[in-house]
Amino acid sequence: MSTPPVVLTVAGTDSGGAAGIAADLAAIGHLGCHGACVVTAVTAQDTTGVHAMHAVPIDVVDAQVGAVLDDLPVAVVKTGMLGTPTVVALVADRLGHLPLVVDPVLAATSGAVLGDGSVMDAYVQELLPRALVATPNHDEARVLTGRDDPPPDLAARLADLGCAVVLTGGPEWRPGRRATSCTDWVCLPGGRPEPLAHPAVATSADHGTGCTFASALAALLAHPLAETRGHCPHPDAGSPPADLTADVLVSACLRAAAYVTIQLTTSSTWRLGRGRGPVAHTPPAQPRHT
Ligand SMILES: Nc1ncnc2c1ncn2[C@@H]1O[C@H](COP(=O)(O)OP(=O)(O)O)[C@@H](O)[C@H]1O
Ligand SMILES: Cc1ncc(COP(=O)(O)O)c(N)n1
Repeated sequence: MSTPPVVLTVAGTDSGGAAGIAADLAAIGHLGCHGACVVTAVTAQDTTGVHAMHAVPIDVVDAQVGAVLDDLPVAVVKTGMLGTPTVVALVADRLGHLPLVVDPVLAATSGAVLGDGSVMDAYVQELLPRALVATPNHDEARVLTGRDDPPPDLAARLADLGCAVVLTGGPEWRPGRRATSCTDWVCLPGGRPEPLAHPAVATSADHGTGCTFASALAALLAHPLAETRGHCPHPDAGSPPADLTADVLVSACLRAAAYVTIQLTTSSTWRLGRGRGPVAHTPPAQPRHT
């Protein structure tokens, strides 16, 4: 195997191994990339909820970023739980010159708050305008825009901030409703929102799904982006991210959703935990994503 592209995840830990860094590194590795990680927060979490949180001191977050940037040719940065507006600002400042896939994590599947109003403001003002792609779910898109519009309108409004948007999920497949498909909405800045539908898996083991999808998308974008930018060990700070065409984004979204569907199908028969179980982080059963 030739040298893989590097995807850096900047996110929190989940002691239950479902969401956050655990999900990110599994998806990144399964999709042929090397995963580096910067830990922003430690959570005591399981399938039933978040029981405690500790924000990693900002100088330690900064030191982790410095160590990775000094040594590895990062092709794409994926962000998950950042936790505080200071960390959001640090990511914008230190990593904003790289292609950023921002999953604007504000809450856990269990409902626990992982980012308050000040984090939300920092996303809107500092990070989303510098992102290549944002992957909010429907609830996050409503909070970020302050509106209760249909998903395509929310996706277009967020894309006006300057990043491509993949608005995931939607009310039609929420737990308790029997939908057979999921629709994500993709919108590039200045473009029209387009629906991307794929089959829904009937499962309650979906903790970590959003992290897995965003990381899969980052890994699948890293392959074409690393080819464009080359494996330069120290990409120029300040150089703009490579252009992202609608074709490249849509293809990566479809393959990321196919990967998530395979993993959700695998874990749908598992019995792990007393709450919403983890999406599978075992190697994918079918190589359909490659
Ligand atoms: N039950 C499901 N079956 C198939 N795909 C799903 C299912 N639930 C979520 N997805 C897909 O997983 C990705 C992440 O979506 P979502 O669940 O909205 O993230 P989050 O965990 O942030 O709420 C999207 O592509 C969505 O369509
Ligand atoms: C550390 C961490 N990061 C992200 C999430 C969101 O994941 P999900 O929406 O699947 O609960 C989480 N629960 N914990």
